[in-house]
Formats: sequence, structure tokens, C-alpha cells
Amino acid sequence: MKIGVLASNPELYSNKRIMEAGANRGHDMVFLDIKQCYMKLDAETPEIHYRGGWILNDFDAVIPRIRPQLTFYGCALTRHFESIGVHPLNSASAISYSRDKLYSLQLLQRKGLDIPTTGFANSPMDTSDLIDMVGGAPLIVKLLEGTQGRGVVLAETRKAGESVINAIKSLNANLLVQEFIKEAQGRDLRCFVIDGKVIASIERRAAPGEFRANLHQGGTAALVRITPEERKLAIKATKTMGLQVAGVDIIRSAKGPLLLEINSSPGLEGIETATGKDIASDMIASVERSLNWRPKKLNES
Ligand SMILES: Nc1ncnc2c1ncn2[C@@H]1O[C@H](COP(=O)(O)OP(=O)(O)OP(=O)(O)O)[C@@H](O)[C@H]1O
Ligand SMILES: [Mg+2]
Ligand SMILES: [Mg+2]
Repeated sequence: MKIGVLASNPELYSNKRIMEAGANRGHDMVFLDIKQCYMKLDAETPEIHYRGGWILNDFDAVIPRIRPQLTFYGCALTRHFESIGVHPLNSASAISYSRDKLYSLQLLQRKGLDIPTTGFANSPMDTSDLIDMVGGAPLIVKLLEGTQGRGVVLAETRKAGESVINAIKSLNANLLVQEFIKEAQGRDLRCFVIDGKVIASIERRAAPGEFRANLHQGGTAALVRITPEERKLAIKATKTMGLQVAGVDIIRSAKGPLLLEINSSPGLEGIETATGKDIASDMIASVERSLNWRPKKLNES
């Protein structure tokens, strides 16, 4: 098959691995720089072009790996690939939902999935009650647009919480507040889900003196056995978001496992290195299943 990797940086570990895994399974892999693709909207002949005028309509599938800063354009492009009949590994709508932390938590909570108690408000007048809503200090404050742990703050005291919230609000950024799961001790779980199965899980441990377990914040990855309850939670969350591939973050609390967030372009380096699994190849296998593709036998032409 002809498969495009819709991304920005061909040198990223994850992108290189996906390209390599696809080629190993016999596919024609093409790296497509999102910013160099453009679209023609037209009832009869919708098209996608690449810088230089090359037409991309003959692809079988694309694997979107959209950077947070390119969510709007990347999702529009993925949607256009869908409309010309190219299969995406994660639909544009599921990716855009997953990029909105508040909206995802609302979807998950509506399905009865356990999440940390979370508050959201508009006016600084409500800050004090907002803090009470999540059980007072210490509490977590998150920018809605953050990734890789940037934009996640631990406010140890009520005063600190109020200052952080009001400072962020004065910059017109959106934030949510959340109960701090202290007993997790800077650890969380990352479950990699493909087609409704957890295919690999790691526990991430924050660096000393840090509460965020993100690998980008100096966290380390370790092998872990997840419980059946955690497995169910990860699978149900992925299904709720409508994602075919997802990295589901779960935190172990005294009340049981809680969903932190769902990533639609989960990184491969930490989890492949820690588990030794070829997850990139599992992603390509998912594309093959969706399109009913089977390798040609040698005596067929
Ligand atoms: N309510 C909480 N209580 C305790 N720790 C938390 C809480 N929320 C987040 N953390 C820690 O902070 C980390 C980053 O938080 P979160 O995953 O929400 O942010 P992110 O910036 O979106 O990261 P990602 O790169 O995974 O998208 C988590 O992995 C977890 O270790
Ligand atoms: Mg995130
Ligand atoms: Mg996270």
C-alpha cells in the first residue's frame, strides 16, 4: 500500500520508526510535511497537492502525527484525506476532540469513566470556590493547551493556587483546576491502545523533586503490569474518544485508577525502549486490518 506519514519532523524517533516499520511490512512509505500539503475543495474533483504540484490522491492511508501547534491545519488536512477516500489512522474529528482537555474530560465523565475532580471557570471572582470544589490545596492547575507536562503546575497552598489561577486568567489563557493525587507519588501509567487492545504499558516516574511523570520532564519509564480495571479504563476511554490509536494516561489514586488524559499521537520512544515491543509495526498492522490488506504471495503477480 501507499501510506503517508502526515507530520512535521522526519527526524523524530516516532516518525522514523513508523516509516521503517511500514517499509519492513512491504509498503510504500512517504513522509508528508503537513505544511507543504494544500487542498482543493470542489464537488467533482477534490484534491490534495504537495509543494511543487504533486497530487496526493492515490494514497491508501495516512498516519496523522500532528504537532499541537498544527492541530487546526493538520486536522483540516486529515479531514480532506478522508473526503477523498484515504483511510486515516485516527480520524480528524477524534484527533481534534482529544486536543481539547476540557472537552475530552467531559466526554469521558459522561460515559461514567473515573477522572480526578476537575473545575473550570471563567471569572476570577469564582477562584476561591473553584479551589474548594477540587478539595482545596494542594491542587493542580493546567493550561488547556499544554503538552509534555508544560503548563501543568502544582500549587502547594491556597494562596499560591489563587495567584497562579488569576495570573493565567489575566493572560486570557484557559485553565482547569484539578485535585492533586498525592498518593501517586509522581507516577502515572501510559497505556498504548490500538484497535481496542492495550498492546503495551509503562509506568512513568517523575524525576526527584518533580510531580510530573512526563518523559519530557525528566521522568523515567519502567515496565509495569496493569490491573484488569486499568485495562478496561484505557480501552473504554479510547473508544469514547473514537480513536484507533491512543496513549492513555492513568493515575493510581486511593480511589482507584483515574483517567488523566488521552493522546492521539502518542510517542513511541519511551514505550518501545522500555518494553522492547515493535509498536510502530502494530500501528501499520492496524492500517492493514482496516483496509483488508494481505501481503501478496510470491507466485502471485
Ligand atoms: N491531578 C493530578 N495529580 C497528580 N499528578 C498529576 C495530576 N495531573 C497531572 N499530573 C502529573 O503531571 C503530568 C502531566 O499532566 P498531563 O498529562 O495532564 O499534562 P500534559 O502536558 O498534557 O502531558 P502530555 O505530554 O502527556 O500530553 C502527568 O503525567 C502526571 O504525572
Ligand atoms: Mg496532553
Ligand atoms: Mg500527559
